[in-house]
Amino acid sequence: MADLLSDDEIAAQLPDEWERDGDEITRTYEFDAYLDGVGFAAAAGGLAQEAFHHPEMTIGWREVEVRLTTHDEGGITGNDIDLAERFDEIYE
Ligand SMILES: C[C@H](O)[C@H](O)[C@H]1CNC2=NC(N)=NC(=O)C2=N1
Repeated sequence: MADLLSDDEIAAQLPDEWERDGDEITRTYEFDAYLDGVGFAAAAGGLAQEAFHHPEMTIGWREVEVRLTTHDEGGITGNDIDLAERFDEIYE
C-alpha cells in the first residue's frame, strides 16, 4: 500500500514533461501517426497491468493523454510516479 505524497514530494518527484492536476498527474505524448499512439497505449496498458496500477488514457489524433492517480488512497502516491517513469521509458 503506497502512502499519499505531500505537495513538496510530488513537486520534487514529478518526472519532466509531467504536470500535476489536482489529485492526478498527467502527460500528453505526441506521435507522428495515430496508430503509433494506439501502439503506445497498448504497451502502456501492459505495464499498467503488470504493476496492477491503471491510468486513464485518451487516444487522440497523434497524441495520447495519460492521467494517473491512486484511487485507493484518493491522491498521488509513489505508484503513480513509478508508472509515469516507466511510460516515459517506452516513449521513444
Ligand atoms: C482493489 C484496487 O482497485 C486495486 O488494487 C488497484 C487496481 N488499479 C488501480 N489503479 C489506480 N490508478 N489506482 C488504484 O488505487 C488501483 N487499485
